Amino acid sequence: MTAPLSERAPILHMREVDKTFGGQVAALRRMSLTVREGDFISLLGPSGCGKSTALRLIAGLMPPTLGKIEWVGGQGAGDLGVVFQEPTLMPWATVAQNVWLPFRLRGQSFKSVKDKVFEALALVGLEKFHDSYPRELSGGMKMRVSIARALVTRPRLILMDEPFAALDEITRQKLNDDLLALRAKTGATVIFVTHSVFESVFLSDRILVMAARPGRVIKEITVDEPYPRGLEWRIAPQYGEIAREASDALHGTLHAGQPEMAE
Ligand SMILES: Nc1ncnc2c1ncn2[C@@H]1O[C@H](COP(=O)(O)OP(=O)(O)OP(=O)(O)O)[C@@H](O)[C@H]1O
Repeated sequence: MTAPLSERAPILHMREVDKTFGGQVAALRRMSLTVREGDFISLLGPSGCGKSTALRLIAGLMPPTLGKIEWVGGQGAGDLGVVFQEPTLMPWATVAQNVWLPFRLRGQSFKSVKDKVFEALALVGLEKFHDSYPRELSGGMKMRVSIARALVTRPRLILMDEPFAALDEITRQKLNDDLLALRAKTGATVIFVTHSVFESVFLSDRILVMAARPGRVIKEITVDEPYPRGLEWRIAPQYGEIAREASDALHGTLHAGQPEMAE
């Protein structure tokens, strides 16, 4: 069971973060967020509202223009796993070798971490495919490998950038179920980018609804539904109500404001 929101230890603070590109494009404006251990946070919004920019800032791939991103425990405490929309597997390497990659980059031999690699593969139900190559797998299976690779080092935070957007609806729902099961087993903390209202309500305990031009958070919705969640949650009246609330907020954003340049 995940602890109630207020009792979880913070791991990351974004404080009044702005990101402007080329002095002109206000990709993100005044974003503040505290990420706590065990959170499942969705960033929900239309194209161009700064969702990927927020992830790239958290990953330290670029600095904010204004504001601060602070890891509790200091910089260097930001141990991350990342899952992209494309599974980005190495085609010439087996499934197990792909999952080994984060360790390999740290100079750790396959033999020394083999148990961890197989444990991660078991978590996504792919132990039997450890010797297969990516071309032999379905789209959903490739995404599972990508998820196993992101969690194999048990990072403090997993960033997922529209991981299921390219999959068919049935595979997507199955992976949503599996992601929650996996999170229950590992206690992973996740920030999940999506365009899908339903996906965000199903998965998250917090949804940040974002708007574009300038990219910003316009509403935070707490999804006060305990985990585990399954089919009952998908058809619960409260699920529909929260989806409606998120849709209304999103709909408002699509009609709000004209393109804006940074000051
Ligand atoms: N490197 C960059 N240089 C200039 N502008 C950028 C750069 N990266 C992002 N932008 C702009 O910043 C804004 C936010 O982009 P971002 O990719 O974060 O949005 P998003 O919400 O993730 O969109 P999508 O859902 O389409 O992926 C957009 O207007 C985008 O064109």
